[in-house]
Amino acid sequence: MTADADQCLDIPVDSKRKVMTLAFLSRDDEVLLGLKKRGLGEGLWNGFGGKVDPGEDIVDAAVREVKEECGLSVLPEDMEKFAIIHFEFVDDPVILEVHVFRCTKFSGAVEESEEMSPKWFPRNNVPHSQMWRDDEVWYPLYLSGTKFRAYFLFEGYTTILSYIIRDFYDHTVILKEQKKVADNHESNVVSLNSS
Ligand SMILES: Nc1nc2c([nH]c(=O)n2[C@H]2C[C@H](O)[C@@H](COP(=O)(O)OP(=O)(O)OP(=O)(O)O)O2)c(=O)[nH]1
Repeated sequence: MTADADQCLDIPVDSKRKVMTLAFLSRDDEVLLGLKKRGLGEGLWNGFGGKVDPGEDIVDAAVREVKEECGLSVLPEDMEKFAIIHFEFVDDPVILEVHVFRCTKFSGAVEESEEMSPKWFPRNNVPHSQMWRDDEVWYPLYLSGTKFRAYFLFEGYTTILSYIIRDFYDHTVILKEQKKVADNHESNVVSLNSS
């Protein structure tokens, strides 16, 4: 596993990266979210996505996950990447690398799947109290069309210890917060303190 130039943060080459996709489909002033019925993020509203299979192209994985989870078809060229977010969890060596896409062109009919129960929400009024905690921090950037790279350090699945969000292209810091430092935690990601 290598940390390539596409990433914002200095993930050590020997860290365990799990690459995932997440896609937000929108029409007019609405965004399609799914209520996760099982697995990571169960009970939360989210975009559609999941693990990239070994050897699979990331965009192809994003297209596949959208189809599997909500029934809609998206062409690969209509998947617009707007963020790469790294998630680290205290006491877990695995770093999730989530490639986040927006799409406004898609076809087919919305269908419930075994994994997700889809529903359209007003883009400006999504249910943040029933979403991942970090989404509230970066969702305004999605709304404003700002592309970014981010790193979040979680303790458990609901407490954010620190985060940094950088411009996707020039890596300047857009938002940064260190709420508290876990006594015994040494982050695997070394660039949090350098801005
Ligand atoms: N919005 C948001 N999404 C997140 C966060 N953390 C996180 O893993 N996700 C996304 C990435 C993936 O799209 C999804 C988790 O994928 P998953 O474990 O269900 O993957 P999968 O569908 O391949 O799993 P499976 O069917 O093989 O069980 O949640 C987060 O903090 N915020």
